[in-house]
Amino acid sequence: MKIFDYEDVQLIPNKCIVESRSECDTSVVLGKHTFKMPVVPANMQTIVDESIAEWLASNGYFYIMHRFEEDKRIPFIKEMTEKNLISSISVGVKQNEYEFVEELAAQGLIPDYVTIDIAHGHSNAVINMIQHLKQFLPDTFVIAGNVGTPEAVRELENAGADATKVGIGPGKVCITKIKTGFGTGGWQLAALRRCSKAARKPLIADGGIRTHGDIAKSIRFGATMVMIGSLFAGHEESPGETVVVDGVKFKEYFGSASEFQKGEKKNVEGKKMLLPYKGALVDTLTEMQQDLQSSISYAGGKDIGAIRKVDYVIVKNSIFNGDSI
Ligand SMILES: NC(=O)C1=CN([C@@H]2O[C@H](COP(=O)(O)OP(=O)(O)OC[C@H]3O[C@@H](n4cnc5c(N)ncnc54)[C@H](OP(=O)(O)O)[C@@H]3O)[C@@H](O)[C@H]2O)C=CC1
Ligand SMILES: Nc1nc2c(ncn2[C@@H]2O[C@H](COP(=O)(O)O)[C@@H](O)[C@H]2O)c(=O)[nH]1
Repeated sequence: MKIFDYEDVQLIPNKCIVESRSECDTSVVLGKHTFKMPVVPANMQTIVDESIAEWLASNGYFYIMHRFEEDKRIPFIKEMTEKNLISSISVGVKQNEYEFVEELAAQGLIPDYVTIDIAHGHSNAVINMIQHLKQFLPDTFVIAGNVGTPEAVRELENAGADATKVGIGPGKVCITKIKTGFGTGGWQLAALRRCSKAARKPLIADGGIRTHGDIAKSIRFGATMVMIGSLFAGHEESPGETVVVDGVKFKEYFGSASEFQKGEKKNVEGKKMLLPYKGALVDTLTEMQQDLQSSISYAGGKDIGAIRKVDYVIVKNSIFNGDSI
């Protein structure tokens, strides 16, 4: 098995066929909808809230609302539906979540996307929830995760998942790898490649994206969509608290399995960190899209599909040539 991660790989350019990078189309189809970019901010409480979700949906981006304020989900779906915007929420797997799904069906509230957001997605808990969602909300696109193996991808797809999210432990605020010894941290890109060999439905690569070039690499190794936390944290709009240290502005970013999220020190697998203030979210999204257009041009194509076919080399940690990210 070839093992590598984002910083170990460089994609090999092909002859350019566009006159300007602006000709390159970064759009992607997931389920019944087309989105501007194959990128989705992580469904975490310091990354997305209702107003960011609404802005993203209004501007053609995919989003997944987090599941940590359970009572807000029904009003949120109603509001998005009234505004004719895509509704995309998260659920867990505890008993109350089964009742929540039944309540949505009873009220005729059909989210466009539901993501099952669990640390260890290769489990009967997730398989049962996929089946429950498909029974009560058959028109909803179900994303299930997280997993790190081809066996898990196959099993969740067979249970009815429409897409699978890959990534156990590569996240910036993740301590799963340290606390448990398990995961895809350090080899997320290779794990994605292994999973893509088994997948018959879209994969979402989740965690470990540190540069915009990592998005193109994820697509090359099998992702349809890329979930990103840390690069989206720290913006003006980000829900994390603003903290000023020695006159310099920072924003909080914490893990969904951190003590800060859970409110207790039990099965903690996440930490909190401060990230430098980054300004407006729209500026990051614009730069990300321009960089992805550039990636497409280097791939020798006009759309995302071109990136999937490029050759690559493994350069073992040398791409930064001594520079830091
Ligand atoms: N992508 C990643 O690498 C990771 C992401 N996370 C994020 O943290 C949040 C909390 O996740 P999670 O703890 O799953 O959610 P929950 O706290 O909602 O737990 C879901 C259920 O699964 C059980 N459970 C959780 N982990 C395991 C496990 N390893 N083995 C068996 N049962 C388990 C829990 O029981 P009990 O608590 O009693 O065990 C609970 O019944 C999510 O948002 C998740 O995405 C967390 C860790 C890794
Ligand atoms: N092990 C943990 N993983 C977590 C936790 N909270 C979120 N996550 C995962 O990280 C990604 C974001 O990664 P990033 O590298 O882009 O910052 C997120 O989508 C989750 O899958 C956690 O507490 N522990």
